[in-house]
Order: sequence, then structure tokens, then C-alpha cells
Amino acid sequence: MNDAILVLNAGSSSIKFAVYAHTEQDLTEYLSGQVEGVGVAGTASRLHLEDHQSAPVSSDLGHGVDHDSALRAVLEHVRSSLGELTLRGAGHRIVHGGRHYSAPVLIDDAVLGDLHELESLAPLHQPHNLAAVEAVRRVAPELPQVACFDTAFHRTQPAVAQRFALPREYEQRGVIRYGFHGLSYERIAALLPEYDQRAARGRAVVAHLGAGASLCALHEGRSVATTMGFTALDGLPMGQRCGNIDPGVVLHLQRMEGMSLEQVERLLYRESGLLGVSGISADMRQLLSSSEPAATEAVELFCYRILREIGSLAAALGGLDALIFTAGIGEHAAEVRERIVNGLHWFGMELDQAANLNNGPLITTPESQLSAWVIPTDEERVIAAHTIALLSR
Ligand SMILES: Nc1ncnc2c1ncn2[C@@H]1O[C@H](COP(=O)(O)OP(=O)(O)O)[C@@H](O)[C@H]1O
Ligand SMILES: CC(=O)OP(=O)(O)O
Ligand SMILES: [Mg+2]
Repeated sequence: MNDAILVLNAGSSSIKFAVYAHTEQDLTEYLSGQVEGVGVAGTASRLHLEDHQSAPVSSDLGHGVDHDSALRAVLEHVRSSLGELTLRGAGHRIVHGGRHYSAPVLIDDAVLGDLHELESLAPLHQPHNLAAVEAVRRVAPELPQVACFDTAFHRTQPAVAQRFALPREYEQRGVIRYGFHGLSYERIAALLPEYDQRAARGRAVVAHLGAGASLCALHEGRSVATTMGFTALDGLPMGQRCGNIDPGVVLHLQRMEGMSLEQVERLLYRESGLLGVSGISADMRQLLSSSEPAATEAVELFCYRILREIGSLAAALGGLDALIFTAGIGEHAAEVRERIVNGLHWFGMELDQAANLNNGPLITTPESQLSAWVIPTDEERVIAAHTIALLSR
């Protein structure tokens, strides 16, 4: 097995990467890693690499490292670790596919041009996603590259779930609810039958809680509603993003506070969310270990908004069979899960304390009417599988 695929997932605060060795039938992770704390002021960046042969390696990249230098470090590490493997392609997570891209696509100049046009709809992601494509083109111009979209999985939603209450002409021009984190939801939908047959055949809400956070309502494993909308700013409060906000606030900030478009964009995308409310950090780990009242209030608001949105998605589904936690916070922050599951006691959910502290997988008691699970996501594997499928056509 000498053929391999490189996967790059440039998120808002991290670059995740992986190399998969593959045959037509088999996909094996050969190495994986991530650089954390990318582009977050005052945070140290660390590159972490696991290659399944030697011990994991961690190296410090210093403070305030930007996406570009992090990416260069990643490509260097990958190149020196390939051994006998030959890269046959690269797959990328591209956050926004807009109106025209609702399935993975081979990247050429025309596609790249289209995707650049969507940058302002995902300013924390799209430029970094595309910079990764361009960086790979520079070091390996012949390597075919595939774009896999966060928005694609949600195109199964009924029209009513994708529609804003704006005049129709805006919808025709592409102003709809796209939804994001679709590669993660696709992975969870594929794994769910192994954990919970009833929910896989019925109604589930998946909570993807990471630096970006959203919820997705799955009916029979397909997306029927989600909290993010036209951009990845909508829905839940996130590390640095405000989430759902009265659009009147945006008008007020511009008219009454005299803020420019750029200032408002910066406020909503980079200075709000957990960071804005706590005044301390965008990182849930730091907030949970802090005794500052503002840190506690930020966590409280995060959980409160999640509870409210779970109610909304359960209503869209006409009921609920299971809740699934995933991504950085969802997989690791027992305290956040505890607050949410306890907040759903009225709904028939009963937390299994010990299982929750162990990160599951099942974190509700046998008596609980609704189950809650912790299921690790793996966007990189989904991207690798799509990339191989597309390249072997
Ligand atoms: N042990 C933990 N406890 C609480 N939060 C955690 C833990 N580990 C990671 N996180 C949170 O997960 C977030 C990153 O999630 P992740 O899904 O990796 O983000 P992204 O892919 O969007 O960059 C961090 O900002 C951190 O707040
Ligand atoms: C779309 C999005 O918010 O992604 P991330 O969680 O990687 O920031
Ligand atoms: Mg992520």
C-alpha cells in the first residue's frame, strides 16, 4: 500500500492534517497532527504529530504564529515523514461552497476563483482554506487537489429550513442558510448506527462544539436543520464569534456608534463569544479552570444558548431520540456536557455522572428516556474518503 492522500483542514484556530495510505478498499491513517493556537493573539502555537510508528512529537512554534507559517511547518513535517508513501492527491476542507458547490470537486483555476469570491462569507476560514490549496500547488504543482465543503451536507434540508424571511430576490442571489461543519456531521451520521440504532433511524441532534460551534438536526442520518446560516457567525456563541444576534444590533453599531464595516466584522467574528463575554480567553479549558465570575458567565451563556437551540431543533424534528456531543469541547469538556444534559432533564434525559466524566460514549443512565453520547468526529477521514472516491473515478 504505497498510495497516499494528504488532508488539510485549516480551521479558525488550528490546522489539522493527516496522511492516509490507501488501496481501493482500504483507508489507513498513516500520520496525523495539528497546529493549535494559530492566529489567536497571545496564544502559543504547538505542532503535534502522531505517525503510529514512533512516539508522538510536539514542537513549539512560538507565540502569535499565523496560518501561513503554521502551514509551512506542517508541509515540511509531512514531507519528511512520508517514507515509502507517494502522495496521489490532497483533500481540503473548504468551509463555504456557496450556491454552486454541493459536492466534492477537483480544484482547477476556475473553481479556485469561485471559491475566492466566497471569502467574505467565511473570513475566518475560507482565506486559510484556499491558502492551503495554494501552498500545496507551490510545492507539488502536479498533485490533484480536491475541495470538500462544510456546506454540502446540509443541502438535503427542506426549503423552509434554508430560507430567510427576506424578499425572494435575495434567495435567488444565494442569500440562504447554508449551514457548516457538514463534514463533521457526515462522519457522525455514518457512525451513529454503531452506537444508537434508534437515533440513526430516527431523530438526533448533534452538537459540534469546538472553536466554532453549531448544532445539526439529523432525521434518518440526513440534515434537516442547523444553527449556522449564511455564514459561520450564526447560531451558538463560539470561541470568538457572537452567534445569533439581533440584526438590529449591527445597524445600531454602525449608525449610533459610528463603527465601520471592518470594525463591526472584527467585533462579531473575533472579539465576541467566549472571549468577549469572559474578557479572558476563547479557550474553554481556560474558562473552566478560572474562578473569575466573567469566565463562569461566559460558560453559562454558552450552555444556555445550546439548550435553547436544542429545543428549537427538537421542535423542527418533531421530537428527539438522542443528543450527540462532538469536537474539542463536546468530546472533552465533561462540565459543559453535564450542564446541558441536566438542563434537558425535563425532556427525559438523565445524566450518568461517572460515564460523563469518562467521556462516554453513552453518558445517560439506562432509565433515561433519551440517550446522550460522546462520539469523536473525524473530518479528515471524511475528506480523505471523498478525495479518493473522486480521484479514482
Ligand atoms: N479538555 C478540554 N476541555 C475543555 N475544552 C477543550 C478541551 N480540549 C479542547 N477544548 C476546546 O476545544 C476547542 C477546539 O476544538 P476543535 O474542535 O479542535 O476546534 P477547531 O477544529 O474548530 O479549531 C478549544 O478552543 C478548546 O476550548
Ligand atoms: C465553520 C466553523 O466554524 O469551523 P471551525 O469550527 O473549524 O472554526
Ligand atoms: Mg473544527
